[in-house]
Amino acid sequence: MFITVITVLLLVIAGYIIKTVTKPRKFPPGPKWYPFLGCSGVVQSMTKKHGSQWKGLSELAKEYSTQVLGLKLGSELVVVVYGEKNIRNVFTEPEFEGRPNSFFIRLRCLGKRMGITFSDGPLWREHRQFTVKHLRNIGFGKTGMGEDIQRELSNILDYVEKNNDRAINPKSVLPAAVMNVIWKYVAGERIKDERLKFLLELLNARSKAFSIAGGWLNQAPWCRFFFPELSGYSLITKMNQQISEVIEEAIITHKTNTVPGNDFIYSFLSEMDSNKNSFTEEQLKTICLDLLIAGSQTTSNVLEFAFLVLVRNQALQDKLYREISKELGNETPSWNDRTRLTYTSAFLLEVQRYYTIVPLAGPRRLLDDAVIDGYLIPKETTVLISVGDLHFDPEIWDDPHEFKPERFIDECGALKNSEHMYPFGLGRRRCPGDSLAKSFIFIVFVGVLQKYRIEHCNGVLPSGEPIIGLISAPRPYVADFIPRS
Ligand code: HEM
Repeated sequence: MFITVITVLLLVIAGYIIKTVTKPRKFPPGPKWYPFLGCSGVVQSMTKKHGSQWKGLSELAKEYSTQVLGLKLGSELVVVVYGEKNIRNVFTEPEFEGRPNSFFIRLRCLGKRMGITFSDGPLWREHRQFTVKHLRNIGFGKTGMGEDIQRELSNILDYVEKNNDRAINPKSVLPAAVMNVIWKYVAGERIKDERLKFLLELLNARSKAFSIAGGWLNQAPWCRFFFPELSGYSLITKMNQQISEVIEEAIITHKTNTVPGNDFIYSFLSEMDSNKNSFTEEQLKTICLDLLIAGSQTTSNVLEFAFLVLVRNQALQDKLYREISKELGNETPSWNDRTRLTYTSAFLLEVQRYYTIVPLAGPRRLLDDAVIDGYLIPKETTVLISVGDLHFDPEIWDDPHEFKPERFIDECGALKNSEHMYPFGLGRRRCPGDSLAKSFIFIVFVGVLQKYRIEHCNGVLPSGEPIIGLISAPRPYVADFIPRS
């Protein structure tokens, strides 16, 4: 009897193990799967070898000569898509609109899957629509937003003027400026300086510490009990607590009507009063969190890369300055000036191609079985979208590894917006903050260059190699800002 029980048990375990290492029919090619870990080991070692998860996966896709890479990370099926046709398909088809329901994501959303960025289905549709509509109603994405950005530009210029006797790290001023513009629409005011500084430090540490799939914390959530620091658990909980405090304070001041004007929190609270089920304070908090996390570092990193390119290439800086001073003189830049500043606009597009801020977009969760490039992908699979590789595809871009703003200018000297660029994604989950990001980048870049020449200091040329975590960032650098006479 005992032997029979043991034999049955062993057979069940063996059956289970065989099932976990067997790939589904017509699943995309990729590394071999091992019990419990899938191919996490290979992915981790490729990430280490190539410096980022995006590059590591890209090398694996080349090794298997595939445009759809099939993986299993722990118990999670993951595919990574490459090539414009597949990428457009995933961005736009409704079955790819889901978001994974993983431990890492619930943790990021203050415990439950809520907000916009990581929810899906009816909750996501209702709240994304509500947020986009109400932000627009209070001027987000409209002409008035340019004035808010110009005010931040003026703060940035004040900061540079006060500190330009020493080298400046652009990170010490840009992310806070973006956050202030976002927060003005969300909560009608600026975030207190000390609080903002601490928040930005945590956000920065977070984006360096995690890969898009959430790393060990996602694949083995129990590791947080043994390695709270190493797994990043302490970092995320500290960040959640800080951001929650900022948002809670704002909600309280809005409930007592002590903030003047109209803003997103007021719109949301008034919707809560009309007793709509999904309009809760927790949901409001998570949407505020989404906007702050998704908007601040992405936008400021583009600018930090843009200034870095200038520090490394003075001839290019001269060319840009000549265009700006000829077309604008001392006029404060506005978003409408982009058509006059063709070379500058082409330069900023090239920065966004060459240093793709979100090289692996997603993650998406497949809501139904689907076919990509002839492979069968089961429902619930996590899908990552390699926008970074598309931005370097030699079939689309001449000399993709060269930095060439000219690729965005046509034979008649007009700006050629490339339809092959997807820095903000595409389809119904496309970035809702692109209008703020684009105007902020343009206005601040032109406004700073108009007044300062940016040079490397102490004979040290900063590295042009990005650090790629959740998003791409330049290696920390400082530069001299020399006033133009
Ligand atoms: C250069 C700056 C930015 C870049 C490169 C960027 C990039 C992206 C990308 C690629 C996505 C789509 C992800 C997907 O398809 O799954 C996205 C989504 C999102 N972005 Fe941005 N973004 C930027 C700035 C902003 C700003 C300024 C805000 C807000 C004020 C913002 C808020 C969001 C939100 C809330 C989502 C989630 C949308 C959804 O899931 O429905 N982003 N962003």
